[in-house]
Amino acid sequence: MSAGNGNATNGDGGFSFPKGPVMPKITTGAAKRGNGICHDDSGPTVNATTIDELHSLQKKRSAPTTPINQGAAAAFAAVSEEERQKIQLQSISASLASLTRDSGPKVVRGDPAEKKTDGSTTPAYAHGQHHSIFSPATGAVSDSSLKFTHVLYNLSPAELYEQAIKYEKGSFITSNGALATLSGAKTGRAPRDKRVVRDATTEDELWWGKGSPNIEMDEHTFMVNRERAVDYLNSLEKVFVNDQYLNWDPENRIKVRIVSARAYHSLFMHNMCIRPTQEELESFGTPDFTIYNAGQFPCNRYTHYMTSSTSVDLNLARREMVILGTQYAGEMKKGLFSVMHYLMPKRRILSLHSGCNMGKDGDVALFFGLSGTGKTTLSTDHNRYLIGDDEHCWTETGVSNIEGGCYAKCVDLSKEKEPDIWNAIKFGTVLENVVFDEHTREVDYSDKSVTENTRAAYPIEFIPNAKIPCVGPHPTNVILLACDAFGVLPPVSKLNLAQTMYHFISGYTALVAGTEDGIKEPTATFSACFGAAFIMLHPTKYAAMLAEKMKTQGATGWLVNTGWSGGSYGVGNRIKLAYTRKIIDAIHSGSLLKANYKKTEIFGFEIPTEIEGIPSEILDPINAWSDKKAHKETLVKLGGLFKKNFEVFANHKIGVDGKLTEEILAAGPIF
Ligand SMILES: Nc1ncnc2c1ncn2[C@@H]1O[C@H](COP(=O)(O)OP(=O)(O)OP(=O)(O)O)[C@@H](O)[C@H]1O
Ligand SMILES: O=C([O-])CC(=O)C(=O)O
Ligand SMILES: [Ca+2]
Ligand SMILES: [Mn+2]
Repeated sequence: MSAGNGNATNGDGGFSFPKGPVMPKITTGAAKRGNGICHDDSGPTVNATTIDELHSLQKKRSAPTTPINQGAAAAFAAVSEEERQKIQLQSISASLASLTRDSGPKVVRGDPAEKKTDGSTTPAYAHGQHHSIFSPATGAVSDSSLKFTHVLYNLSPAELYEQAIKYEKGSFITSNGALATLSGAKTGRAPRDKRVVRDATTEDELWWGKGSPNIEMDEHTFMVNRERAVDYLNSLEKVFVNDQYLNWDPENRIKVRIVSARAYHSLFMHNMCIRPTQEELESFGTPDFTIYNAGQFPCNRYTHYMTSSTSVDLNLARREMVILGTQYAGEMKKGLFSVMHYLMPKRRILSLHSGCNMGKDGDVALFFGLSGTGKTTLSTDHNRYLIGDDEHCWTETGVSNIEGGCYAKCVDLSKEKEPDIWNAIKFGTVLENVVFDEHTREVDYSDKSVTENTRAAYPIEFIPNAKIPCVGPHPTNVILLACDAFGVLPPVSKLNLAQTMYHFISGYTALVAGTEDGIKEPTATFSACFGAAFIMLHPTKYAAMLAEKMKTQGATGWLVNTGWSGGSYGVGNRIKLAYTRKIIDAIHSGSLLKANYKKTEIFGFEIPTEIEGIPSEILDPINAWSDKKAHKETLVKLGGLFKKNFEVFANHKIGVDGKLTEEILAAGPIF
């Protein structure tokens, strides 16, 4: 109809409508065609006779697979699409098979709720063909073997959104397009519930005992928990399966499979691991490592070694991880990181809990630091290429990111201070445990009602200057980040190699304890290699590799305090992010290396006297403290905590060079 139709000249009672947007008009008899039936002739009609038929027109089949007529793909030409899917289902079925019964559920592809046009629902494999069903069952029939478990295999973000929103409480689309999810009772990792199988091999290879994150369990107990997880997953109508990669270095890439019960977990891993191309997926084969995430289901406390209802279990020999009793998604990402901390050093590759970026001229910087110290914030830099924000490898040829995504803290996130992270929160991003307006769905990043550890997980391509593939040459700068809530570490210090090793092994940060009334004292945390929760070997093994690499490459070490200045927490303030960025810029550009330096008392740091754009008085913490006596006392106190923490490393030799060991021991605080 023409735009002039909806006005007051149409004999409708003399109402006059304001000019502007035209009101939609209900068609009346005046628009009748010859047959007397009311028509809206604004467009052609659809080619369907029923609503189901109409719905079926909406979805066209996915572009299937590899172009069959090309080089390497020729080998697969012999395998039909049907055959290929059958092999894939067999592989998934093998993953899901019970190891104690010789029958399990029939594994079938597709959403059980998806009705075919004929109205049937089971089996819901793409075309409902029976031959696509694979069952490992050959022997006795059990109830479990009679049922179907539907596999939702490598779903797209859009499909996972729908699954989450339809079936998982607490899933919503926020106004920026992200998927808000709840992780349940656990909103952070549970390191005290992590167990590693101690067998004849790991007994000798891994770091056990005091200070080690590897709390032992035996093989049998692992199998009890594995069976518990597999039975739980098999009892469900459907499970999600992700087949993906870790590590952008093609020679050291690992194939991982994640079996989970929640769309949230599947989307999280879709974002965080490297996404295979359709072609890669076709030849994926058997995974190198499998996670069974049955996080909604608790472990059984009567089981040996279990001290709570949560258990995160790693079995390196079986190349499997089992998660019971926690839905916090970071557990999967960091569990795989632990695996890399075992596998990579065997290949003489150093695994690092660090962010990494690269300048236009190819200069690479690593950012080490414990949780919340700024790895993600500072590696995400609009003037540099992002290689990765959290987990890397350093090989003979350079660095590679282990992951395919970033996991940013979003408490108090602001568009002004962290624009790239802000803009990465859009369709496809998982937002964990954030609070939003019930109506507008606008996220309030300052609201910590659910947890302070709110997170956004997004694919690395969501950062505009991501370096794809995520690899780079050898690092020039190694930046150690500490959020010092005592406020006595200088905003930046230049470190010699021995000092870098001392601080790398110490792995210091200080956060402010809880939110309980009255507790305002900072607490020091020491976590070897800035990631003791994830390392598998003794810290000195990683430290020796880092020392060797930094020495060979002539990389410079820096210690950057992203925490307090002008006094401890409660008196001073957190160093402005803008200042920290200026410091980091000066490191990258090489200008800081040429600055004038002076040496500090006690820690013996080399600190610059001036940096452009930063008030000089904050560069030496003593100047920023009004209470000089309190400053000295706090400095001595922190020095003492460092010394005490380092005692356990005093008897360990670092690398082959006895001299370096002595230098490292001498590189700590002296008073
Ligand atoms: N001066 C500063 N430097 C760096 N970060 C700061 C500074 N002041 C405040 N922040 C805030 O501190 C937080 C740093 O968190 P970030 O996500 O970078 O931690 P992370 O080291 O990546 O930890 P994780 O390993 O847990 O992911 C951000 O919320 C950031 O906005
Ligand atoms: O693993 C997590 O939950 C978040 C993280 O990056 C860390 O704690 O280092
Ligand atoms: Ca991070
Ligand atoms: Mn981390």
